Amino acid sequence: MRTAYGVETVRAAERELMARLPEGALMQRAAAGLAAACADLLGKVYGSRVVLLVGSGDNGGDALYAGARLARRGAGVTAVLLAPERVHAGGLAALRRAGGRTLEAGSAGSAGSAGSAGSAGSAGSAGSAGSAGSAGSAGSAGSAGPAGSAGSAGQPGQPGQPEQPGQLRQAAQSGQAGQPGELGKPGQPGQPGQPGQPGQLDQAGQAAGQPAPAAPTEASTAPAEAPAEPAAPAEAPANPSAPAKQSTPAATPRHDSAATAAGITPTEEAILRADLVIDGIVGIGGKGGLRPGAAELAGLLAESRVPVVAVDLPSGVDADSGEVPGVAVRADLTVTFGTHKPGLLIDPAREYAGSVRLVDIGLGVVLPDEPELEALQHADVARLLPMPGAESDKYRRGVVGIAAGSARYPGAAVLAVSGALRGGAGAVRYVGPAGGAVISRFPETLVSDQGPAKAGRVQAWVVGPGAGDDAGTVAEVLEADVPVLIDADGLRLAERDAVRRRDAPTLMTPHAGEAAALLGVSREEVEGARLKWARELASRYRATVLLKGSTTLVADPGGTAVRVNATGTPWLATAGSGDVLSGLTGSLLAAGLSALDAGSVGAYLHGLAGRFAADGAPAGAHDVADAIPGAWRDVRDVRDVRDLRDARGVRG
Ligand SMILES: NC(=O)C1=CN([C@@H]2O[C@H](COP(=O)(O)OP(=O)(O)OC[C@H]3O[C@@H](n4cnc5c(N)ncnc54)[C@H](OP(=O)(O)O)[C@@H]3O)[C@@H](O)[C@H]2O)[C@@H](O)CC1
Ligand SMILES: [K+]
Repeated sequence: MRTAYGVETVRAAERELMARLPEGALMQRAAAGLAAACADLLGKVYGSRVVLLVGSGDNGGDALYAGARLARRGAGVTAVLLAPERVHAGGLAALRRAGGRTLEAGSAGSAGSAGSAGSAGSAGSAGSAGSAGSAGSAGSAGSAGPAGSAGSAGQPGQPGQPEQPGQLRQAAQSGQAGQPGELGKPGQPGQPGQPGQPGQLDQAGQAAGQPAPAAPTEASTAPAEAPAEPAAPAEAPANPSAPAKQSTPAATPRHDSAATAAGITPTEEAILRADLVIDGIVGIGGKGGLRPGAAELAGLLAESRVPVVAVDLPSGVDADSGEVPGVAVRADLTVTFGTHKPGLLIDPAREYAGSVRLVDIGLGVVLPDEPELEALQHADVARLLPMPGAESDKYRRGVVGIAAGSARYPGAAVLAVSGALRGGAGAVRYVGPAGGAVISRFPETLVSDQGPAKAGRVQAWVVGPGAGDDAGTVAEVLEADVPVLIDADGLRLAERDAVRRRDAPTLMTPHAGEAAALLGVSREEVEGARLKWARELASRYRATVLLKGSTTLVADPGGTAVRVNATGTPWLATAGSGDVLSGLTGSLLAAGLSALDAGSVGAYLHGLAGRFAADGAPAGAHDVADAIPGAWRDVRDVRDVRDLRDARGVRG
């Protein structure tokens, strides 16, 4: 199970843990994990160019300490300080000791002052880096590394270097063909889904619901306790590719560079030439969308297409809700500390995070048992799948009733039944006017043209897909003393009070548009704040709500942990796909799962089936239904391995 905790909970846990540890230990653990993730992404640290965007809080501190670690491994590191007077002092000192340089972001947006601000900024840091003691390499090579890359206007380019994407990038390159690292090359600027990036494996694993692979790696790379930040070793020049003729940045007037002549500020220049940008503008302390200076940098990042690693969260997204209230950084990889935050798992913020890598900083021991958000993984789903025992018959396995379809929409009935037959119930009973269509496609269905009350025993009902205006059937189903799933037209036709007074569980499965109509708000509002509205709908109807979307949420009434499902694929946005989900999930209800479990397992299998059915090409809803058994097998394979390990007494 992947879990996420909100900001207040994280802060309380951090306070408790910090009280037991030496000062700064948590930040060092975070920075070590962050640096390791960046190193993985870079492939080759030595000689790479890394830019840190540093805000005034501890998020910036993480970036600075990680930058120091990368600088000590030979990267040329430039820190762009958004609020130099409030920057994390320890982190800044560590970076300078390691030979990193600094720029003031204030000059980023004002090209006019670029020359002086740039040279002042880099001169200042070069001075301190040089004075840090490791004169030979840290002082000159260390700071000359990044400055050399920024100031190497006359440096011969690499023949055959393809053009950089984006106008700004081209402008930056105009004075120097440069040596963008592999990640900065067009076509492979660290976009999610590109091969060869470590985050991607996580993303794939996440998509398929595999357990997060990253934590142990970082745990092992993180030093046990707050390590010292030694000065850059004399034998480790920060940028071996900087030509010998390069002087310190102070001696290289920035306004002489062709890039500056092209109207580019030192900050822009550094970013556009970077192999990697680390976004330490703001983390869990963020409020609202990014402020103007930071927002400009976010825009520049998007335009530059330089790979971006976000520290803890992409700056500008809301950690608790997944909302993106204004401008935010779009990251290729987010390295988050201690626990996932809800915003990393819920759209729209999730999209800004790229792949997510969790760094274990020891928070687990002090976090409460109940998270704010849970995401099932293969093994969790495998444990919840209803499996027939030796003594099972069709009634013991559960009978699901499908009250769906109409003369106008017979297909909805067929598709709901197709999902229900793959959901684990022992039998599917169909009630409604589309019996002929259903039986001709699925002869195993028990068909009745009587109303739901007279259809015979069922353990759960699905009502609503393709129901048209048949409010009577919806009302009749809601009177039944068994779990009921309400979908599609049924959502519009169900009386709120009739739902609220039910004793047996009710599961409502709207998409954002349907939820918006029930809540009296716009679809955009629901899509922008999915967690809030899923909870609100659950509370208003006193029902479990499965809010469909790119990240499907399942919320019980009463404010307990919400489940999020991320197995879905945009290919699932196809007519009839929701009907399959309702049948599948209703079948899981009939087989005895709670509304929360049925909803989250149904969404998980449906998403996986959608991926299998589409496999990169369009697929119809019936293809998704046909792929459900494959999704079960895929999930159960994991359990089989676990069973084997359990049998052998292997832990973990
Ligand atoms: N605690 C720990 O043990 C550990 C914490 N860790 C790290 O600390 C991070 C939390 O640090 P934090 O609390 O200092 O807050 P942080 O996210 O840096 O932001 C505060 C600053 O941002 C500013 N700001 C606010 N909104 C803004 C906006 N919209 N646009 C622009 N700026 C905005 C705000 O400005 P102000 O409102 O004060 O003017 C303030 O200066 C956490 O995410 C993790 O990375 C790890 O090291 C692990 C151990
Ligand atoms: K950040």
